[in-house]
Amino acid sequence: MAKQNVMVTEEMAITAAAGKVPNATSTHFSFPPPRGNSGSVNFANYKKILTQLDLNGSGGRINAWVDSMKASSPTHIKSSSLLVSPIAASHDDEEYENSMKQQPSALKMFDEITAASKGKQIVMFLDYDGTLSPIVDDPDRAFMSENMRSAVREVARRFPTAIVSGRCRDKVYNFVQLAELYYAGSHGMDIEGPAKQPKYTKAKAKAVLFQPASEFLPMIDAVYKALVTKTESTPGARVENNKFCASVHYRCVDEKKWGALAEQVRSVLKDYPKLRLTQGRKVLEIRPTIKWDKGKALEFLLDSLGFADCNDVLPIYIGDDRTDEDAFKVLRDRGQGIGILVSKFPKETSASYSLSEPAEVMDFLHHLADWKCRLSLKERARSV
Ligand SMILES: O=P(O)(O)OC[C@H]1O[C@H](O[C@H]2O[C@H](CO)[C@@H](O)[C@H](O)[C@H]2O)[C@H](O)[C@@H](O)[C@@H]1O
Repeated sequence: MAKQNVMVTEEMAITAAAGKVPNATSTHFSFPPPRGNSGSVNFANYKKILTQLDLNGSGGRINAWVDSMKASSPTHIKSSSLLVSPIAASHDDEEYENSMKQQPSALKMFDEITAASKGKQIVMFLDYDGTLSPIVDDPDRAFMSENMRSAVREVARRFPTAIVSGRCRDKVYNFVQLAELYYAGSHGMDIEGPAKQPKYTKAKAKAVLFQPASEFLPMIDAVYKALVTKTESTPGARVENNKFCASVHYRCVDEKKWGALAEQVRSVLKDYPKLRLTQGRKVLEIRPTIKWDKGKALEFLLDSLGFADCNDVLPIYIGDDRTDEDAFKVLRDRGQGIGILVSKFPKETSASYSLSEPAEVMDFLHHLADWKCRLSLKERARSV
């Protein structure tokens, strides 16, 4: 049988196996100031699940997949822990408080964030689902509001801005509909932009088109078709073709059927050793084994914007998903930039700040655009 590359948040699996905590403070990390590691909710759960996970063997693999599918749903864990006992509930609250100390609200710490940008060019990176649009059952109806669109537009008028999404680029462009942005679709494997000259610069924007996984197109197409056929018998399952990757959604699948669905996906993937599996929010993501992810896309875009090896740039990345952790980790390892996790629940993360939901993301974007506008006016008044 072909060897499978099944990955459940690679960094967590590796660090859990090594008995390390994934977001241990890096010695390279200079801003924001290092914070403690303790008290992140669910890490003990993750650790148990991940150390049990047999990545390549056959024993118990489907159960491990299902455990991991459950672990990827914070509401699931929270509600089940609340059912256990009042002690579990208060422990949950305590862990939430601790996590807020580690990833304080980006709105509350707005002054600290803008202070860090002194003398630096901010570059914005925004995930789409769960960050700019609320999570909904039907992936085709994950629309962003007109208010959110105008917040993104305002930010993009002032800073280079990119959307980095697991969706295929065309689909995410159709949702966002702003031509002045960079778009990195298929988890960064399809980068283009901007179609329209951004207002923040008079210089001609460099045309960018980068598709590091183009040789995988026929394979993704084939695996997409095989997954559609195989999962037809599972009510609620839905397969999405994201061009350089595919998604199997289980948000609308009865939890009792998650094991059967995992088995169906596994039986298709065993014939595709060059594909790997990652997880998002109630979604199994099938993607090429190439070393490319949202973190690499962030670095590629910074280079394209002329900020390779620069100290005078401050990337800000906002995202809600496990796949966004690759970008948070790049920022942490570079010791440069700010990761902001969007989550109502405490999660293990390499981000430095948090926002609870897309509505808070919108507030943050408005604040940032207003702040930059006031700063530019002040600078202009001073130079007159
Ligand atoms: O990187 P992202 O932009 O966050 O894309 C990740 C996946 O997002 C979408 O799925 C998620 O949102 C859906 C709509 O709210 C929701 O129904 C689903 O449960 C979520 O996982 C998208 O449909 C996937 O293709 C993306 O990979």
